[in-house]
Amino acid sequence: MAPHAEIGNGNSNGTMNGYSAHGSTQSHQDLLTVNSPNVAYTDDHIKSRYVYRTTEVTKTANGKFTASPKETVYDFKVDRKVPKVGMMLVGWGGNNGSTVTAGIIANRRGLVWDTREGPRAANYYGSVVMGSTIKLGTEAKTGEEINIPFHDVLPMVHPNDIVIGGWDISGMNIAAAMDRAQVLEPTLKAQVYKEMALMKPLPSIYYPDFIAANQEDRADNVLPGKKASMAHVEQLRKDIRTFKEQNSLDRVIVLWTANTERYADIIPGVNDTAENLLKAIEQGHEEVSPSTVFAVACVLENAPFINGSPQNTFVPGAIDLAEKHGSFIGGDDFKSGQTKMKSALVDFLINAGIKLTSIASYNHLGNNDGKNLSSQRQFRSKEISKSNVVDDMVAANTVLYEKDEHPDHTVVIKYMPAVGDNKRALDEYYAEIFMGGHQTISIFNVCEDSLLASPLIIDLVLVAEMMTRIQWKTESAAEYKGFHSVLSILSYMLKAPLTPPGTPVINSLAKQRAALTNIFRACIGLQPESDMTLEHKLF
Ligand SMILES: NC(=O)c1ccc[n+]([C@@H]2O[C@H](COP(=O)([O-])OP(=O)(O)OC[C@H]3O[C@@H](n4cnc5c(N)ncnc54)[C@H](O)[C@@H]3O)[C@@H](O)[C@H]2O)c1
Ligand SMILES: O=P([O-])([O-])O[C@@H]1[C@@H](O)[C@H](O)[C@@H](O)[C@H](O)[C@@H]1O
Repeated sequence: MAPHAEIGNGNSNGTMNGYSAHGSTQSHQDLLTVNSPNVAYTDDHIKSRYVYRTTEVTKTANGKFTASPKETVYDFKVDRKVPKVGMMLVGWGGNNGSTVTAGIIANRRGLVWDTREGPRAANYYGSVVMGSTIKLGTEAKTGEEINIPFHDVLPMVHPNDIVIGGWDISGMNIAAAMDRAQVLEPTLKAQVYKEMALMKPLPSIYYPDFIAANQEDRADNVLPGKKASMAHVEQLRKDIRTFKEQNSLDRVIVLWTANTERYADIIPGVNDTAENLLKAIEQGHEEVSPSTVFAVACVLENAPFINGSPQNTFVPGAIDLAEKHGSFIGGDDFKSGQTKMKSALVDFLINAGIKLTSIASYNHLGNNDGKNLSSQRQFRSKEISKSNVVDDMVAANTVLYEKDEHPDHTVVIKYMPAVGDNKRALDEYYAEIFMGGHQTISIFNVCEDSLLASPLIIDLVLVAEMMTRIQWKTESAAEYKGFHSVLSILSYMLKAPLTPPGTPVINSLAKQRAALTNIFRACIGLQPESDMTLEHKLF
């Protein structure tokens, strides 16, 4: 076991010594070879030429539509070399941070632990990358549907190889934080405790006005200064560089899984442009949040930054800065349980022609997240992200809904310490059906919140890292370039998907997953799977 590297203890090098049996030099070609004149493999890259087919619609004056098929040819280039990746969590000592850390250690070591229901083995259930498959095609002779693990479509990092570090305003080591979280079985905790006790979060920035006052008693591991400063930006940048150097990493991804902050006011001249935001930080403007300071530090350090919470971290100035630096950002708010169910159910109901007229979403939970959300301003951030998730699906169905008509929708969150991390979500979906009838769907959904969110943290990091190794160009262009700085491809894992300015927000879970899988397919020259199965209909 490599000696524990001391960098303000913000790293787990002594315990998560990087590569394991999964040492990621496995050639992508060993798992899947695309046999096409439009796909070429070299030792370093997969290059593909992809015909992107869309339908351009024009609406005539008399309200009729003309649809014109359109083709755009893109060249994609994927770097096949799987890098050594570090994940730095902001809020590492929280329920999600400590749980995902224990989960990766348990998987890396192949742990099995005893429970009342018998032995349980480490797994990555709930991760779309590690736990799901995609339809590759049909078997040449039999026509049988062939599905492959999502992780095998492109040369992705294996989560077992991720080096973990991060920050927390609570100085508790990650093993003690795991105990505080009360998420995992004692028989599992006992097997990872020693390793995790060596992990100590780096001190972080703490601006009390942005999170609930009831969080103050945790804040014993903070950097000097209670409002934004360039000193904070530079310290966080230094932390990232040190973590990267100490662990010989090729790439660091930073992910916010710290408390939900209140929304920041968008103020012209303060956070509306990159230049103004940097100036506001220099001047210590009180409307710049810790999460935005982290975002700025990561953009300047070219470390992808993902926001797993609902606050508006990415003020216009932060997006502008990311675009100017070609750095990746993504968010907001993990879509883990109640809302994930909602985005699938609403998609089903409305696309079945059933007129959803009201959604009542109530939940109570007893973890520290719930405690923080018991404060109105922090709850408001969550209420927004949990409420807007149906907008696109409603707007798309002009048969059921008039313009600007939408279902009643209420979101309630209550803090009930007794239930801990095992959130109770109670939902009622009320809809109009044929000939004046009604359908009422009531759901009682116990979401073990951190066990649902942790695989999403892994997916967000793996996909964001993959996107740093994908470039594109049009057929005529000389140079390849990266995707837009705002990684809307991450939408499937998020409640309030951040998209490039002026582009639509898609919340439908099925569309989000299709976008993710089809972009990955395009990178190896494969068309989207249409599910038409004409081969089984036209004969
Ligand atoms: N299912 C889920 O758990 C889920 C789903 C969606 C979103 N989220 C969001 O994820 C976040 C984390 O959830 P959790 O259950 O782990 O919460 P948690 O309260 O257990 O953990 C948050 C951690 O962040 C730390 N923290 C607060 N401010 C910080 C700062 N400025 N810098 C560094 N650390 C800071 C806290 O000390 C705490 O350890 C919350 O914002 C929550 O709303 C969680
Ligand atoms: O993802 P989801 O289950 O819809 O939403 C969850 C909320 O129900 C819960 O109250 C909150 O504490 C979690 O952070 C998460 O946002």
